[in-house]
Amino acid sequence: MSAPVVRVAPSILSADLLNLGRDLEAISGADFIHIDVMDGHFTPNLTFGVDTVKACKRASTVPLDVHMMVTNPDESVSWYLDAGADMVTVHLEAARHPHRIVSEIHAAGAQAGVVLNPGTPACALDSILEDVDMVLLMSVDPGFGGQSFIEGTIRKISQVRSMARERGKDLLIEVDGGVSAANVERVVAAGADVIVAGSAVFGSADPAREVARLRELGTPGLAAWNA
Ligand SMILES: O=C(CO)[C@@H](O)[C@H](O)COP(=O)(O)O
Ligand SMILES: [Co+2]
Repeated sequence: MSAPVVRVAPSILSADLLNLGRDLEAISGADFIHIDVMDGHFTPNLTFGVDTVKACKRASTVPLDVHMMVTNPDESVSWYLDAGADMVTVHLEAARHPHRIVSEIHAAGAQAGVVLNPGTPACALDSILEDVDMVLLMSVDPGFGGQSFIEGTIRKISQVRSMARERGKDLLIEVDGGVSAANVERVVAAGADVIVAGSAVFGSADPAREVARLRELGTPGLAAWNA
């Protein structure tokens, strides 16, 4: 069996939208394409919708990780499943019926995750942890790329990894916001195994190399909890 490696999910929020095809090609070695769907209500910003997800599906074979930052995702999750999302994550702060959404995602053959904002405690996961494939922990308040990593996230990552361990749950923990070469090893050592990186990847002169570098720098951190 090959050793586990950190999965890297570049966020196209920081891509060059006028050259999105070129940027998707540059990250063809990534593990996921992270697509930040924002509705201007749940977040102060308005970004991508279903058509962007469809366009990414046509342009790339990398699995699509759709991060829904929308009010009432219950109403719109099916659009993203139809558009080709491979992983869909919804905020617990926004979902009316999170278990129902997770079931809908699974019924469509996709993977399901729930997201916590920095201000939402890990215990909010108590009744849904067993039902999801991934927990996404925001390490910035959602809305924009290029923000600074909130340090308290490190403790929350460890808490969620412990919760999963105690329950014997095989869980992906993804961390989103302000992750870069400077902190990726610490983030992973705390218990994460998927990292989102927007500005770190697309702000670099060589996005393909940056994906590989983040994976390389983060992977040693897996040993801390993934024995
Ligand atoms: O969901 C979000 C922001 O709300 C993120 O996915 C950002 O796009 C991450 O950008 P960086 O902090 O890595 O620049
Ligand atoms: Co995101």
